[in-house]
Order: sequence, then structure tokens, then C-alpha cells
Amino acid sequence: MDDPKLVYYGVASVVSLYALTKALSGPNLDFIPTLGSSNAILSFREVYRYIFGAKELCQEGYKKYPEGMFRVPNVDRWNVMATGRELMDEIASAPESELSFYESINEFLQTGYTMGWGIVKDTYHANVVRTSMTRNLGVLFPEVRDEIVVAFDELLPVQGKAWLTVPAFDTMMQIVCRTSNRLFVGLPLCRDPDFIKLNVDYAMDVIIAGQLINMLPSFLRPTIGPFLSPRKRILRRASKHLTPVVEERFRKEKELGDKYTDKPNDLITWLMDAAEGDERTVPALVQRVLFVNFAAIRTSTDTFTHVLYDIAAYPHHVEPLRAEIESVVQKEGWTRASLNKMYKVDSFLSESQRYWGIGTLSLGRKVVKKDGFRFANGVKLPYGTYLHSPMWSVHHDPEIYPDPEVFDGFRFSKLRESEDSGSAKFQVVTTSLDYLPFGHGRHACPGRFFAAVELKAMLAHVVMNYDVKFVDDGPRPANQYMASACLPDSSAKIMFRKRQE
Ligand code: HEM
Repeated sequence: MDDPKLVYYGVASVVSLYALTKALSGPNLDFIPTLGSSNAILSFREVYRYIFGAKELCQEGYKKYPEGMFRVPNVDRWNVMATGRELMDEIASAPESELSFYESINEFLQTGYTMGWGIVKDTYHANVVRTSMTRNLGVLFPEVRDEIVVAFDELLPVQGKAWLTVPAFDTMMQIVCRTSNRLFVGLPLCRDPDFIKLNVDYAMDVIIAGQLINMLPSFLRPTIGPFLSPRKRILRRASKHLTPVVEERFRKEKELGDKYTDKPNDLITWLMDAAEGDERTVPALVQRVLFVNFAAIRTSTDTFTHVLYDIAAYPHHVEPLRAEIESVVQKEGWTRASLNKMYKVDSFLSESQRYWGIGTLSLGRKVVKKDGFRFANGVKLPYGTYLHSPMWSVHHDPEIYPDPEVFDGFRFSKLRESEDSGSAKFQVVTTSLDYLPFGHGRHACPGRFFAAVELKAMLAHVVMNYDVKFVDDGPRPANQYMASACLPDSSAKIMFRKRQE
């Protein structure tokens, strides 16, 4: 690219194509105020600001349009942001037939191509996670705890007083993947290196493939989409591990009928019990296990890496956390019920999610009602509009959270203790219009009960067994802001040593 003219023409074509796409596609939203220019070409500066971190742009709109709406430009479309409790409440409670969570997420991930059309058509897994998985968290807690202990021991073999340096994100990803799969597929598969690796790879590859497919014009997607998708490749790898397990369970079911009472208590069984029609086949069940892994692993790993950085960045929390955990465990041991009594542990996780969170937006929806979605205030958004709420701004609003720029790991436990009988209101799993890391309303994350158990047990394990610090006693590694994502630095290293008394 020595010729500057080529660069110029290249940039000019991309800008024109982008402006043309945005101007021609998408609904007319001229009546919603914009930040920057409302002209498709001139809004390019805001597109750039959006891509390199929606946080600041949305904060500007949140201040300028409280209890209202504004729109921010993404590369190929406008995103409408709704602020204020009333509008957010309407979004969270709107039916799927009017504001669709699934259409919004499926377009982002191109789910049909990246994870199969069965997942798009039938979302029964959400119910399985919400009901069977959550119901079993108490009885399966010893397994979750065992996997955490074994995984940390194997991945962090600290000795004496020596510090051990490890890549933070990759190490936590391994531990989260193993621990989650102890509940999903059980031993020994949850520890199989290839099974872990393929789930980790899939979690990363789906996002990339989804974005690439999104760049294609719709008419090319059916032809090119499958080639860009990692689905078949990963499904083949996963089938080697899972197909014999699922086949064996189908065989026993056929042979023993009602007498098949010693079914393993895991995700595979819960899915088999709930699946119907085409979804009750071996390949569909294998794909479904992969999908639940996708929903669980990246979200939980990013969240826990933030938590780990916070332990190192705000070490004055460690002693009070240790005192709380020690006192509860001495009386009751390690159980799900005892974890529920660790208010400070719960609070630290809540605060980390409030302060950083893995995204800066929440309540992503697409208007799918043919004649548009009308809010109670009379504003009507046309069919096809993409809608969000600026979560980061809500979480940093001083009217909602006093001193929002202070990281106070015990902010929520203090609120809980000040209410009657340890109110459920300030627990990490309780979603609200003021607390949105797991969404809110109809589609609030069904896996949050499991995620909370797993991440609190990991946090408690870390503070009870290790000292943690950044390499060279440096500062907290900077987050990576990309569009609406707020990701912890995934290349930073962190140091552990055996806890010194
Ligand atoms: C800290 C970890 C996690 C975070 C931050 C998180 C966050 C979210 C969010 C924001 C949503 C969308 C909610 C909305 O727009 O209203 C969601 C949906 C979902 N999550 Fe999670 N999640 C986490 C862990 C998990 C885990 C461990 C599982 C499974 C075991 C899971 C399964 C799902 C599923 C299936 C949905 C789709 C819900 C539906 O179909 O209505 N998530 N999650």
C-alpha cells in the first residue's frame, strides 16, 4: 500500500458502502435525537467512538437524555438507547412477539450458522437451565467444590513461599470450563483436555464467525455462512467425546424403560428429559451441550477475571473476606447453604459486576411487531429497530449508587445488613432496573444461580488459599473496550503464592 491514492480509494469505498448500507437498510429513526450527526456519512466519527468503546458515548447520551431515548451509530445500523426506569421496565417486560431478545442475539451471533437452526427454533435449554440445573445446585455443590479444589491445585501448583506467575484469563477459563462441565457432563469428561479445549475454542470462534457472517449481504449468507462457521468442525470434535455417552443413555433408556433409575444427575440427562421431536436425537443433544457451554463459559470467565483483578487491586478486602468465610465454614462446612451466608463474598461479586461488568449495555432487543412498538409515553419505534439500555451509566449513576466511582466490595453486604433479615434485594442473583449484569425481566439469565454458586465458591477458594498480586506490583491491567463489551485484559499475567499466615 505505497500509493496513497489506493489508501484513499479504499477508505472512501468503505465509508460510502457503510453509509449506503445504513441509509438504505433499517427503519427511519429521524425523530430520535443522535449524538453527533444524524447524517449517515457524517456520523462516522461516532461510529468510531462506538466501536472503540460504547461506554463514553452512551454516558454522554445518558446525561443529555435522562428518561428518554437517543441513538448511536453502529457500523451498519442505528442503535436506540432507552434511559430511565419507566422505559427500561417496558423493555424488560415486553413480550418476545413485540421486542425480541432472540432476534437481537441471533443476529449478533448468527446463531443459525454458528450453532445450528435447531437452537434458533427451540430454546428449551433456557428452561432446563432455569429449572433442573438450579434445583440441583444444592445436591451437586460438593462436586462443584471438588472440581474447583482439584483444578486450582493442578493449574496453580504453588509451593512454600514462592510466587507463581500464570496467564490470568487462560487459567481462569480452564478452571471455569472444568467446573461448569463437572455439572454439565460429569467426570471424567469434564477434565479431558481436548473436550475443554474445544469448548474454549468454540466460545471464541462463534463470536468471530458471527461478526464475519454479519458483514456479508443477506443473500450470500446461506452459501458462504457455513464455510465461515466453526460449527461442523467443533461438532465433529465434540461428537467423539459426547456421542458414545448420549448413545449409551438412549440404549439404557430403551432397555430399562421406567427401571432406568440410576441416570446420572447432569445436564445431559436434564436435556434428554426435556427435549422433544428432532431435538431428542444424539447430534442435536451434542449441539445443545455445546450451546450451554457457550452461554456459560466466556461470560463466567470474563466475570471471574475481573473479580481476580479486583482482589489484587483492592487487597484491603481480603482480610474481612477471610474472616467471614472462616467463621461460616467452621460452623457449617462447605455447602451451598453456607455459601448463601457469605454476604461479603456475594457483595464482592456484585460490586465487581457493577463497577466493570462484561458489557456496557443491557436489555438488547429488536422490534419485531410489524406495526412497531409503542411505549406508554407515545413514542413508537418502527419494526426492525435495535434497542438497548446503557447499563454502565445506570451502574455509575450517583443517584442510584452513592460514590459510584469508588470500588466498595462490601457496598451490597452493608445494604443487605441494614435491611430486615438480610433482604434478598441486594444479592448478586437478584436482577432489577438498577442492577443489570444478568439482564432483567423475561429473559434475565437463567444460568445466574449456577454462575453465582460457581463464582462465589471460586472467589472464596482463592482468598482462603492464596495471596494474589499483579506482576511487578503493577496496576490493574486496563480493560479492553470493544463496542459494547468491557473485557478484562486477556493477555495479562497474575501472581499467586500459598497463603502466608
Ligand atoms: C457471570 C456469568 C454470566 C453472565 C454475566 C450472564 C449474562 C447474561 C445476560 C446479560 C443474558 C441476557 C439477559 C437479558 O437480555 O435480559 C443472559 C442470557 C442467558 N444466559 Fe447467562 N450469563 C452468565 C452465565 C450463564 C451460565 C453459567 C449459563 C448456563 C449455565 C447461562 C445461560 C444463559 C442462557 C441460556 C441465556 C438465554 C436466556 C433466554 O433464552 O431467555 N448464563 N445471560
